[in-house]
Amino acid sequence: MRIVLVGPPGAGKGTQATRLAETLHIPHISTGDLFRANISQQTELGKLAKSYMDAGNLVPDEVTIAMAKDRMEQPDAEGGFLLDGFPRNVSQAEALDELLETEDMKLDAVLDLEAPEDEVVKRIAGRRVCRNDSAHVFHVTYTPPKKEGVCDVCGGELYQRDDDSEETVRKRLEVYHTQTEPIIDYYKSQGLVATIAATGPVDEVTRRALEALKRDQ
Ligand SMILES: Nc1ncnc2c1ncn2[C@@H]1O[C@H](COP(=O)(O)OP(=O)(O)O)[C@@H](O)[C@H]1O
Repeated sequence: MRIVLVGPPGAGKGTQATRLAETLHIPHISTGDLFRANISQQTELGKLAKSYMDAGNLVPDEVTIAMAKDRMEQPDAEGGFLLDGFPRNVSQAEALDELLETEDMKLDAVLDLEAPEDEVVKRIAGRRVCRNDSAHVFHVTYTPPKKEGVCDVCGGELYQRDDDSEETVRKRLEVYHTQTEPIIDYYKSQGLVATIAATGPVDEVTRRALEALKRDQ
């Protein structure tokens, strides 16, 4: 299956993507994680991406599309993939369509995770992520780790992402509304969108997403 996950920052894309990818046996491709890996390895791409990310803006299309394309062309993605954070505007969606067309492939579904704005701001403000693995995510009040600052899963150090400050979150939400939301209409016109309520227990959200994917088949 080839799936795209969209939704505002804090909707739980990363959490759900990890779970869905595992269940469906497809790689989870997160452009945010790919940029963060480049930042920690101090590559040229990482240096460029960081300045945009810290301000809550999108990294320019040219480098983002090239990076996503490169990842989708890896052998493990031949049979399908779950895209998390890509595409994030209409020109990226068009580039993805072109790429898929040249390979004679198409998307199976676009899952739109919906959560109220005040809820996503609260989730992000308290979010703490493990330095070893971005799939190990905690929240200082909702899902606190047993020991403050330490990952329950692997003992790694928990940190707050540079772009999770309240000011940057507001900017990311604005960018989401103006640049990313239009891709939902773009995909609606292709009949691909399933809207998933992203509130309530994490398991429940995963169940809703899997249900929606079954209906689409
Ligand atoms: N497809 C993309 N196009 C441009 N920038 C991106 C893209 N994916 C990720 N980024 C950059 O990485 C940042 C963090 O993205 P991500 O980890 O997906 O977090 P979230 O979905 O919580 O905002 C974005 O604010 C943006 O700067």
